[in-house]
Amino acid sequence: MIEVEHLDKRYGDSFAVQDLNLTFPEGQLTALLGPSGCGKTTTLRMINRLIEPTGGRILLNGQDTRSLKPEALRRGIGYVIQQIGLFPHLSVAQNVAIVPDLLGRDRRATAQRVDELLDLVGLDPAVYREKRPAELSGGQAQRVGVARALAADPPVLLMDEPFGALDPLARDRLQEAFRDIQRRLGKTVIMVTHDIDEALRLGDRVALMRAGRLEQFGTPDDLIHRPASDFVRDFLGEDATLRQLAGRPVSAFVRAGLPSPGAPRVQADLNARSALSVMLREGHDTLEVLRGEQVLGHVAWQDLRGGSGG
Ligand SMILES: Nc1ncnc2c1ncn2[C@@H]1O[C@H](COP(=O)(O)OP(=O)(O)OP(=O)(O)O)[C@@H](O)[C@H]1O
Repeated sequence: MIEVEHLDKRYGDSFAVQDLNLTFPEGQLTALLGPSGCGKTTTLRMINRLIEPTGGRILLNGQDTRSLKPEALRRGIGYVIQQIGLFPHLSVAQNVAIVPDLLGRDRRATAQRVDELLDLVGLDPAVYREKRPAELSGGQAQRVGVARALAADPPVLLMDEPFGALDPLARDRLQEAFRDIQRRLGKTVIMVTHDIDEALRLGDRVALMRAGRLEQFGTPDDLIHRPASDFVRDFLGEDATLRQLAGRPVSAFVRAGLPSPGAPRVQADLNARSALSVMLREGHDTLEVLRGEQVLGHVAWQDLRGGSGG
């Protein structure tokens, strides 16, 4: 469990984070959400002491993090950032194994764990183990980054916009895969995002920040249905329909029959909001929806904009 008490970070006269009080529950994913510059990244980086607080304290399982050596602290806390910084001259397997190797873990056990982790993030070890980072797509590299962060088996994982650089389809898939992994492994995850849908979809809890302070902390349901302030309502409520679409598969909107000629094809489990993005990007007002190879039917723009979906 991570507890943040009266946490401040001041730069000159201005506060990047001000009197933040928050408990990140164990084994859950908490999304740190808020507009640009509200202090999300600063908060995250104070937890692993990449940034030292000006005031207040952070407790990791009851222990003040200032009493731990930063290096020792960071070994127990995985860290995933958008530009994941894989070492270009090392293979995928070597990149994933960096921390276990550093810790002097048994080589054979590590090799086996690397394969398990690659499998877990959806990369076939036989295919990807020996590849170099330059041979990977952005999404694959992000997956390797997640596997690397999990390799040392840290109980806590800090993630800063980990899926930010991906296109909507790859992002959806990796988000789902990650959510699954997090639930299965029971990691405590703190994820910075400015993407409302990502926070609502992945977060067990959402901490919404504004100008360095905590505006609301609660479940996604709390924030949507019981907003603590007008700011929360406005921040989440710009387009309730889109928000709702993000949580539903496009298959919920399928009609029988043919789409317009040349319509892009999407898989049934794609979320409806991403389906809408595909329409916008490709300039089509219908999509053909498939499950595997099987055509289920089509969805039309008006159906998605209605947002009700059965
Ligand atoms: N090294 C620094 N020196 C001075 N001001 C800083 C420094 N780092 C951050 N800040 C300021 O602190 C505030 C919070 O920054 P932070 O990076 O935590 O925001 P954020 O919520 O993560 O934003 P974004 O979503 O844009 O990444 C911002 O106003 C920023 O300008």
